[in-house]
Amino acid sequence: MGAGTSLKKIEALLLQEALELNLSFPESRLIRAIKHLVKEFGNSEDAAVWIRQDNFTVLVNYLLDDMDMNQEPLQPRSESVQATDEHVKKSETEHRDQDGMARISEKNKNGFIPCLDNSAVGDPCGITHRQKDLQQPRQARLDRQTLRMYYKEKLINSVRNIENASSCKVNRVEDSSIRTGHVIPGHHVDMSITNKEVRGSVHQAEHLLHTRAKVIPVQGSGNKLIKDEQSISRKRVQELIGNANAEPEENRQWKTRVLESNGCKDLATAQSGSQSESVNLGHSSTAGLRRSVGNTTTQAQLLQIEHVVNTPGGIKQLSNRDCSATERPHFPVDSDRLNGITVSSKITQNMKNGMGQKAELACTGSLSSTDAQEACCSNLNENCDQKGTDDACISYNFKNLVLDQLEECLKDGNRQRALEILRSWKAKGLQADLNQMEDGQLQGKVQNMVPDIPGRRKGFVVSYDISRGLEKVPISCVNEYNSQVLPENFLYVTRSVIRQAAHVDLSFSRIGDLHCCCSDDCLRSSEACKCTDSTRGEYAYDIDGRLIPRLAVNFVSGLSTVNGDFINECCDKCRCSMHCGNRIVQRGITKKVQVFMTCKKGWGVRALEKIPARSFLFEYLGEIATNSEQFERNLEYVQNGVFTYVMWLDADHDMEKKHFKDGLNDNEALVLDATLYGNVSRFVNHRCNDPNLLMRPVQIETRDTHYYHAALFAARDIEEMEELTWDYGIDFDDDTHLLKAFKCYCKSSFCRDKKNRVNQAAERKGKMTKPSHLKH
Ligand SMILES: C[S@@+](CC[C@H](N)C(=O)[O-])C[C@H]1O[C@@H](n2cnc3c(N)ncnc32)[C@H](O)[C@@H]1O
Repeated sequence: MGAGTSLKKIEALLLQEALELNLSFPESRLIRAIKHLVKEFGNSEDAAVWIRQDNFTVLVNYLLDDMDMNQEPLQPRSESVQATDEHVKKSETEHRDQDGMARISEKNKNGFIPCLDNSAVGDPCGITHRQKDLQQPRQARLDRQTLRMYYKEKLINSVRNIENASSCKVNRVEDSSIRTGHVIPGHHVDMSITNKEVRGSVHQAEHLLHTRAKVIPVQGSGNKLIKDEQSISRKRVQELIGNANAEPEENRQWKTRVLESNGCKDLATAQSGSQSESVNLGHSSTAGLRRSVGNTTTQAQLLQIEHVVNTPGGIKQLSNRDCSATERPHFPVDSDRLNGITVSSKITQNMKNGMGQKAELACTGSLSSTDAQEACCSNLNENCDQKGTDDACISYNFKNLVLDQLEECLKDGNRQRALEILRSWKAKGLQADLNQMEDGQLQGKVQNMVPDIPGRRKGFVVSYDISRGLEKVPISCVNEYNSQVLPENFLYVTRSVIRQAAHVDLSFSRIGDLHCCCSDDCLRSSEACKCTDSTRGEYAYDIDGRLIPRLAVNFVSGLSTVNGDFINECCDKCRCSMHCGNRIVQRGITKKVQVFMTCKKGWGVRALEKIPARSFLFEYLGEIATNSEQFERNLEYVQNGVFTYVMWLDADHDMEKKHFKDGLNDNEALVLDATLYGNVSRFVNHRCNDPNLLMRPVQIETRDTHYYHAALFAARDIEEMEELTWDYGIDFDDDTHLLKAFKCYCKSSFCRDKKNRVNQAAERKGKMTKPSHLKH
């Protein structure tokens, strides 16, 4: 066997292993390591045997560990941090020499074993086993700093590749997104892949296909098309690797086009089946990257593939639309590509990589506030209340995650990986089970183990965007608690719906002369415009688009949550532009939030990013009805005994008194009912007195106080993963109300529900004490 061939074989093997572990990373470092390894063993067969065993995992863990532990925000390339292959080589040599440990040049069978920090990798087994097997183990200490810079460089380049891509928009690229080959849903990305990275590209391609994107390599690979999820088997990837390797070096340039889930594409000019159309598959239409497809069949194939996306409901035909920044994905995408990477998905990701420590960090270390820690804990763990302490809660979560991982491995028949997980997690409470499991009857044992945990977490993604693309940011919905999905009779809307008798006049005629004459942005004009009349001559929002502090006060005096000044936003009749700083609520949702299943309150909403105090979140939308109209409905709701989504607008007692001298009768007073029509706000749960959201009345189309937009703003800084709550203003002592108050589980120290106060005090005193590792 020629040296070249054997090397390729090892590389293929390596990639196959990587695929099995579902990992993606810049692999050239690994390839170099393998080259060293072949040198060490003197022949590729022995090297291959070595890789086949646990050592590959050890290498991967090392590399991932290095990348993950040193996560830093991606920065533009700086000359000082350029680490080239030469750097890495040099560094390795230096370190080996310094330590006097490994002499790679020696032709013996000692193998190339990177020195691993056992505590960081979490699985020392692989190393020790191999060390025993090899005659005389030696360790080569790699310079982590250099490696880190090297990988960072790689990531920055990948970002640049994506950003440089033709007319496509990439709104955010996480470093981990790149590592796992994931790009952002809702946009399409052209990725250019150099000849050097050709194997990596195939690898990445597989990941992208997993996330229901499609990849079409067009250069150097002729008509090799990866058609759909099914066809991209490992064998196929290997085949492609083989083909790529067989091609002359200069042809090894692939252009990979990723069509994201909404099928955005710049194929506007191409018609299926027609001849000689140009298909823009490159950075620019000029640099020879625009490929003319003369062959009808090939083009038809290309187009057909571009038009089709796999959805859970089957294959769907996509329209031939252009990609625009406002387009949202219509079809589900992979779970860890939800609005940013959530803490729980970070944990899952780390668990996948066998990085227990990192997973634990994601849960405990990355969240600073107690609320956020609690949120993370309770959101991930349905059983936390029963378990008693956060400690138990966390280990319970991890146990569940381990079991999830094991199940996955067993499903895939990846016994090797299952064993690995068990080994690396034996310190996390699986010791007893592990002792029984290493004897080969793994599958049955694991399955037996699963029911040992009552009601174990089975997280799943209910929807990747409950707004069906109507919102600017997708609103995902996850259930980590039970198997419930969203009610089918609820329709997501971005405007309230007016019911028959509710005479809400949204016409301009009633605005009178209250429109402004500012140009472009009112906030930047020298004088406050007419629209500030209702807010005492000052704009309600600051230059960052947040409520001014005076208006960001939570009015939960008595039972009215909406009080104080009405905010008048500029409207269509105003001269300013849509970018005007006095148009916040009308521009819609911009913050990333997620609907999730809580332990005891049904669905709730949580933040997926830090939200600064006074920022606008969303408005409460629903059917606008009169009090009389609503009465019948309320009777139904009472009968069904389900959640209620009714909010009183000017029917509110205090509002009535304040704005209408004679009060309003039931045929005039308005309510917002979000039972059948609503937006994400309908899932926001109640918290007595100290919620993190506050509501303000905002007028946009009409200055009539009869109807207003009930806008929710952050009452204080909100942490990532913290549940969003507002005070419904419920009087828990009022037994006369038709809609009976629910038993409150808000856990606020100021809970108004008497029944709960006693229990909660006891809970705070006893069970729910903070574990020491969470104390600052
Ligand atoms: C506007 S909905 C909120 C979303 C709701 N959890 C769901 O699953 O759709 C209001 C209902 O949620 C429940 N809820 C809200 N806050 C609660 C709390 N603090 N304690 C208990 N239940 C609550 C009550 O059943 C209430 O009627």
